[in-house]
Amino acid sequence: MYSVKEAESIILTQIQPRQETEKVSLEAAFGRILAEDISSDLDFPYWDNSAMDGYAVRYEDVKDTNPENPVTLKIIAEIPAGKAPEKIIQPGETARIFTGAMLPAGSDTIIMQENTNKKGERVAILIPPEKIGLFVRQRGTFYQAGNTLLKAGIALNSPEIAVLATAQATELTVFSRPKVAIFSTGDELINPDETLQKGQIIDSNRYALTAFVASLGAIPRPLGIIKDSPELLRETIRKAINSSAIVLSTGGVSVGDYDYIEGILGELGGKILIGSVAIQPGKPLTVATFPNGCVYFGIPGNPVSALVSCWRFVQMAIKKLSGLTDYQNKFLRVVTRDTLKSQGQREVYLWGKIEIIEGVYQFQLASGQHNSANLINLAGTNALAIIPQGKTTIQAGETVEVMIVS
Ligand SMILES: Nc1nc2c(c(=O)[nH]1)N[C@H]1C(S)=C(S)[C@@H](COP(=O)(O)OP(=O)(O)OC[C@H]3O[C@@H](n4cnc5c(N)ncnc54)[C@H](O)[C@@H]3O)O[C@H]1N2
Ligand code: MOO
Ligand SMILES: [Mg+2]
Repeated sequence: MYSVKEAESIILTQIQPRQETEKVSLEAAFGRILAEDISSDLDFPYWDNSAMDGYAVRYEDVKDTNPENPVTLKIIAEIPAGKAPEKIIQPGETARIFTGAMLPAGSDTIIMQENTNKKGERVAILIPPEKIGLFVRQRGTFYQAGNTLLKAGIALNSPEIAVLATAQATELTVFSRPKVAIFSTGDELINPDETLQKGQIIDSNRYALTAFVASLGAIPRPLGIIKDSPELLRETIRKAINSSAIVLSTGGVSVGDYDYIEGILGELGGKILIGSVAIQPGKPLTVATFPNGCVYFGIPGNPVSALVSCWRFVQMAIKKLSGLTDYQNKFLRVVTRDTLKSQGQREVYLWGKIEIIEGVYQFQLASGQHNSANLINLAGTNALAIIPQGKTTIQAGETVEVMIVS
């Protein structure tokens, strides 16, 4: 049995960022992962421009002004944003200017209008600027043309989309979304719209995993419920590995008489890399690779075990495969409000919430039973508290490492 860290490392070694890319328009780029470095031919700001509504002046003209005996300047032009200045500011002159408007040649400093007094064609500068260049947004101070603006491997969210728009990057190369096949195994399973008969269980895993895969930007391919029949399982697995980069099945990976998955993976030419992991919940996780590069995750059937396996291991695999550079899970240390218990044999993941309480992040255990079959109190989970292998108690008030899930 592998430790959690060993399993993580085995899985990540198998996964390489995919090579397939596609072109998308800027409008369709939200949530995608950039597959090319982006640079621009434009400096940013594009040109020297004003950060205030006021007057464009020569610093030399106004540096010694004061309210009692103010310097007055002749207003020779008005420059709204979007208009190219036509005149050059000579000594003793100024231009009325507005926020975002291009600085006229000859001027070097902006006086905000609150510090002026306009009388007809002239304006009195009441307060001297603290320094030359005050309220001027100088060309190229935020970014210089030709440098890398955004690096391949980042996710495109609103800030990055804004940067791409300003760089006029209207068509982008992004990584193609990986396809992830998902199916549930078990004779006891029915669909949520079927009438429950004695002994049956409603298939929640397929829905949970489909949502999980979609939330990572990959393409879920739900293949339904497959009975505990070696023939049906073999057929489904064969199809899934030939048409998807990753396959997720739930159930059938423990030691029961109907747990066929590992055997079938072997029969189909899969190389079993992991048969179990010292994690609770999620011990019987089975991972195999196929000659075509497909990575198969045989995920335990218990609903909490299924999601914890996804959060701990599959999430990183999908992110890395999708081309994300930052694919690692996020951990932090916070104070726990509840005492956390473990048997000590496996690395234990307890579900709950981190919340900001009196300005500090704290972990609160989900109320109710912590049992890998209890998916009911999983709702609302945003973090898993981790009790290391060998440790049995973390007292309320102590710090605990948590993994962020979302
Ligand atoms: N003798 C042993 N028994 C078990 C062991 C063990 O080490 N020795 N491990 C236990 C652990 S830990 C887990 S986790 C489970 C894993 O079982 P399987 O992956 O083989 O899954 P199943 O046996 O098919 O089902 C387990 C459980 O989960 C329910 N289930 C299955 N699929 C779904 C689904 N799609 N939606 C909702 N619920 C599902 C299923 O009905 C069972 O109750 O094995 C332990 N046993
Ligand atoms: O590891 Mo199982 O996942 O404890 O229920
Ligand atoms: Mg079983």
